[in-house]
Amino acid sequence: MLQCGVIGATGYAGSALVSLLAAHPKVEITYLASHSYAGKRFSDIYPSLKGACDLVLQEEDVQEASKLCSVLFLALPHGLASSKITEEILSRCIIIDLGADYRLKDSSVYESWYKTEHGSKSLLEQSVYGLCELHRDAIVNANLIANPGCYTTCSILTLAPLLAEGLVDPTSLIIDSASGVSGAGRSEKIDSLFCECNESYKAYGVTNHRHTPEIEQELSLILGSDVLVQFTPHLVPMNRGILSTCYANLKAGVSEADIESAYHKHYGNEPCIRLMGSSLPETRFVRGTNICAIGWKFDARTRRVIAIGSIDNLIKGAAGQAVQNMNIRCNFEETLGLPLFVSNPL
Ligand SMILES: NC(=O)C1=CN([C@@H]2O[C@H](COP(=O)(O)OP(=O)(O)OC[C@H]3O[C@@H](n4cnc5c(N)ncnc54)[C@H](OP(=O)(O)O)[C@@H]3O)[C@@H](O)[C@H]2O)C=CC1
Ligand SMILES: CC(=O)N[C@@H](CCC(=O)OP(=O)(O)O)C(=O)O
Repeated sequence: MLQCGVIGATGYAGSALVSLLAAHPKVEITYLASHSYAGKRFSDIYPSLKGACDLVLQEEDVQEASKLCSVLFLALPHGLASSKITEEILSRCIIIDLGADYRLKDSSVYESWYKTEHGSKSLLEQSVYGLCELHRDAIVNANLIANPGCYTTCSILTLAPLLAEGLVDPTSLIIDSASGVSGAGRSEKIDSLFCECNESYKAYGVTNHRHTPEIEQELSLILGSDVLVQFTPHLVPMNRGILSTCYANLKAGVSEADIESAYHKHYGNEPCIRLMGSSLPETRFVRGTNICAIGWKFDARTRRVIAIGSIDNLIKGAAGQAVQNMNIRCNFEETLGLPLFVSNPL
């Protein structure tokens, strides 16, 4: 059995990860750490997982954890992981970081968007951006995997085939994304309180959301030159789920069939992508699953494609993708232990 640990196990992303790892047939959870609940059992904090994981939560000690685990997941607020990971830790343990610290390859871009210093710039060179469908070949050999953000996973996967096949004008990309409230994490935040977000829908982070440079980094790699996107996130009063609506101007001569064949060429064999064509995805279709569902419409009148992607922010957007990365890295079947269908279609 592969010995795994989670630091930040009591957060929304960490707890989703514990739930997946506890049911994974090749994994034994040997270490869980919490900032506020050390000494309590995990199932005291998440009683719904009583019997599935009753391990006692430890005071966080990444050095010690890396001696006990072959794979260590970090699910901490951004800025913390980069001050804790060292070459020495990476020499004995695979790190999968669910936060943002190792996602942006240029530390000055990280520091300007996150307004904090990066704690281990020298490790950025060896980190691999863990968007499984795009970087599988690099993930297989990586000891430091930067799990992507939730909005970014959904937006990049939705737009990638259109750019890769040169079907759209890369200066025309607009992404409107909406997330459930768990995307903001479990720590007390006024915007996440029931009375502040229920019965309401709002845009936030307009022109300055931290996922913008992450989306641009990856789409630029695909295109082979710099891409700028207009990314606007929105908060929806639901627990979980993301829907990204992506608009792009079509290049001259591009047909509806070209779009369809681009998606099938890139994703036809992807186990965690569900192509829906013109029957568009909804968040409830992917709730609890590691699937990114993608649909699209060709608008002949405006000469635009509107591509719509949906994921569960806590699964394909965080914990599920982290397990998918572990599966790839450890040569397990890629979807082992990952839900691919909703448990209740209603
Ligand atoms: N929520 C989501 O949909 C997604 C989240 N992520 C990323 O995953 C990471 C965790 O997010 P999420 O689970 O939402 O956040 P939460 O706020 O729900 O959880 C944060 C976790 O980090 C611990 N923690 C908080 N402050 C500190 C600290 N100063 N030192 C050590 N540990 C600390 C908390 O411990 P304790 O509970 O004991 O206080 C908790 O376990 C973030 O980087 C986030 O950006 C990525 C994709 C999606
Ligand atoms: C609804 C909500 O607040 N969502 C979070 C995104 C969560 C996430 O995936 O962000 P990182 O992993 O990059 O921190 C936000 O907008 O900050």
